[in-house]
Amino acid sequence: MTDTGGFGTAEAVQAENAALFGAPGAGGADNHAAFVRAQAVLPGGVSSPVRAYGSVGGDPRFLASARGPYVTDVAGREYVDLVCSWGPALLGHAHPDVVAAVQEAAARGLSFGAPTLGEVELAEEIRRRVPAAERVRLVSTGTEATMTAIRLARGVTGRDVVVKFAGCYHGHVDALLAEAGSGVATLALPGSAGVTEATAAETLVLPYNDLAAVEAAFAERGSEIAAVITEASPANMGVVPPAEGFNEGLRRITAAHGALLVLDEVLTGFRVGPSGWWGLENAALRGQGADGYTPDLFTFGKVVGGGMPVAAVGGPATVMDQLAPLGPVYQAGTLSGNPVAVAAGLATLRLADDAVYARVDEVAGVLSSAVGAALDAAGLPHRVQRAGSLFSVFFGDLAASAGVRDYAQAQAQETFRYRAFFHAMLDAGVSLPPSVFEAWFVSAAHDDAAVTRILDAFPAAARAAAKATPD
Ligand SMILES: Cc1ncc(COP(=O)(O)O)c(C=O)c1O
Ligand SMILES: NCC(=O)CCC(=O)O
Repeated sequence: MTDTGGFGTAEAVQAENAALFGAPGAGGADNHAAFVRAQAVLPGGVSSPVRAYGSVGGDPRFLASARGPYVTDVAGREYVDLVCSWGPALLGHAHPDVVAAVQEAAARGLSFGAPTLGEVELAEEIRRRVPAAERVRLVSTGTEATMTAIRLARGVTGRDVVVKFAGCYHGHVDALLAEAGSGVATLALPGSAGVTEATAAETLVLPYNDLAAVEAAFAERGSEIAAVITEASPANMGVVPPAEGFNEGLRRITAAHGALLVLDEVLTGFRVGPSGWWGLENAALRGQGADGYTPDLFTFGKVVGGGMPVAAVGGPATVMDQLAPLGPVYQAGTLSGNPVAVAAGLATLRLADDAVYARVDEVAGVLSSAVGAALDAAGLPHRVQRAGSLFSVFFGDLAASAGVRDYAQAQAQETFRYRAFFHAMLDAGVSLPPSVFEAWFVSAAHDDAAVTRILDAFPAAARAAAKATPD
């Protein structure tokens, strides 16, 4: 495997890290002390619940720096990172060209509250990759993007009800937290307190990958449904790709009933391919002689900001022009299209060429096969599921059958095994997402040295998972 990350060799990265941040082990601070201090001022010691180690136990690692495929904690310990900031770090952490673009932008001013040409260039780059995003509204988080898409769908259709799928996560939008994946799944919550009954009543939650359930819901309430929102390829209940024809089926049903289809590519967009999951799926469909499908609205986040707060909604002009200032659907933001954040997103997308996507696919292929082989060798039933460069492991017999197709099956796995697996990997210097329901993220900076460290850690982690017992 070649080094396509733009960071130089692993030795060079480590030497540079040591020069910048001190030698590994020389951090001086201690994660436990940091966590105790944090809990006195941040609820749960974290600014976002998925960062807590609730389901795996122990102290979260407080990070001091990150570069290439590595993150370094406050104690100076370095880990190969398979979280990648939960998606944005497609090129690896602190890519020199992205950092330079941010520094240049920052030197020109942090925020203007006026339009900039950078926003135009970023929107043009999004549209170049996803032509159906004729118009793009820039926001700061994926949550804002899905919230805006839902409001727009309601404004355009004059209808109230939104359909979502169990196990899909679309950010912490009131209407979309019911049976949500990600942290809501990790904490085994049905949804969230604080969401009014009136709001919950306007959300229909259906089982994923079940077109018959969607047909039935539309047969009963079609005239009330404003939109169906779906993760383009779900990765917040573990990785559960759409069954063949599922997304196309949603397109057919929504179109027949005058509802909008919102394809949430916050996680998959510009990560699994240059045009996201939609691009991959449509290329495959066209290869089979089919027409492909196009949703009404796309939501983007994560990679589109390259590690800074940028997200976006995109769609046809006829729909998008219903947003203020042209139309009656209001949406706004002091920091929307922030010039420094936009510079990071633009630099990232411009660097995300075919070689980058080839590298993340290659690394995902090597790691997903190797983790499966290690679990086989340890005699532990499991299933590794993959969607492009995203993958995750489901533990236990049930998951090993025909594949995990929905949230009920994902929840039925032996989640307790992940705690042992996670900590064995962490002890070996590999940082995984601290929840079995999250995807594993790789970057183009994961060079052979980083990959070897991960491969070396799998056998012991698999044996630890095989020995684990329920709490
Ligand atoms: C599919 C999907 N949609 C939306 C979001 C929300 O994005 P954010 O955390 O930036 O609000 C996330 C992840 O967090 C996601 O994975
Ligand atoms: N896959 C889930 C996320 O990316 C969530 C990140 C967060 O809520 O901090």
